[in-house]
Amino acid sequence: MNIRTTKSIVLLRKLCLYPRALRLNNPSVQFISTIPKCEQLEVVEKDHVFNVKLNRPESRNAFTLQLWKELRSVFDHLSDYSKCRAIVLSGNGKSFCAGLDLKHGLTDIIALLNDNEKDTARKALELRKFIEIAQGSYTSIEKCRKPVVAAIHSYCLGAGISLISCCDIRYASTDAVFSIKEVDVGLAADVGILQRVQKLVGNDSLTRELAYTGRNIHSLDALNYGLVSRLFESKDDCIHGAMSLAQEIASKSPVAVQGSKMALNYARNHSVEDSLEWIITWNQSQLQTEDLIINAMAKQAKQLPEFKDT
Ligand SMILES: CC/C=C\C=C\CC(=O)SCCNC(=O)CCNC(=O)[C@H](O)C(C)(C)COP(=O)(O)OP(=O)(O)OC[C@H]1O[C@@H](n2cnc3c(N)ncnc32)[C@H](O)[C@@H]1OP(=O)(O)O
Repeated sequence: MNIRTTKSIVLLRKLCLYPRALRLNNPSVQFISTIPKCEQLEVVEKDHVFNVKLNRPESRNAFTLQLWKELRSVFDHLSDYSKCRAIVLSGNGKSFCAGLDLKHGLTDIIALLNDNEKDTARKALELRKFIEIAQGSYTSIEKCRKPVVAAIHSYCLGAGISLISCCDIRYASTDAVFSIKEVDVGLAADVGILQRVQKLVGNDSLTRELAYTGRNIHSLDALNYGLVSRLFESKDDCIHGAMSLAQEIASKSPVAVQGSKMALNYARNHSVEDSLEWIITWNQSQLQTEDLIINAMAKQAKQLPEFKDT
């Protein structure tokens, strides 16, 4: 064993023995606690719950390339950040999300299509990268290990529906209006609505009707359709309701909650047989958690259980 390897082992041992609080203050591992810097998102924390807010109110939170990239970096971070146990996704300003930014988003695409330096194949590859970034951004919400509750108010259009389709739970205020609007812009939706929505709501016929017409769906219809699971009188009530739900989720065993999300995600796209096999493999390790004992002891003592972060 050379000197460098010995040094690395000593360093590793020190890191493992280091108290966690100290590790968080150590600049070399500080990334664990730092939310990525964002201009088009605002992120606030309260008691293990993170509220991620779309923050382009002057454009009704329409999506730009930058917003897609910021969303991805925040959700990738929160997925791994042990202090985070549940997330609320909401929108600042008058509307939750007006879909693709028709000024900046579209002008970028049009500039690319008009670029005479590039042949058709190269333009297609550039467009492919663009769509992949948008898809990957939303998929990071679905893959995030922590449950995400969307709190939707006013307009939620086009890419906004792709966004909420990746969330675990959707709440809305009674003023909410939804539309699979892509058909009115002249494109087949490509960032998740058509792949996810009918699986969420279990109504293929109505999904097709809405996708082919771009018709508005008002909050009560969205509730009946199964797109949202609860309605609130106002935006503030909706965010409050979503935060309370997230806080309730955050009080449960993180091992149990995260395992449940992973299992439900897997089951949506696999057979019952495969999914049962999957949960055996998952739980053969996760059933060894101390959270089972903590829960049982708290019940016996008639106290609320307190769980460690994951
Ligand atoms: C690779 C492709 C990936 C994804 C593709 C997704 C496709 C889609 O998302 S399709 C949906 C596209 N979105 C729309 O068609 C919505 C357009 N906006 C509206 O219809 C309305 O603005 C509204 C959302 C119904 C809100 O109305 P209101 O509250 O009355 O506000 P306005 O005065 O209309 O708007 C205020 C301000 O915001 C700007 N804005 C609104 N939406 C967008 C948008 N999608 N893109 C860019 N900017 C938007 C609007 O222009 C106003 O700006 P001012 O500078 O103040 O004029």
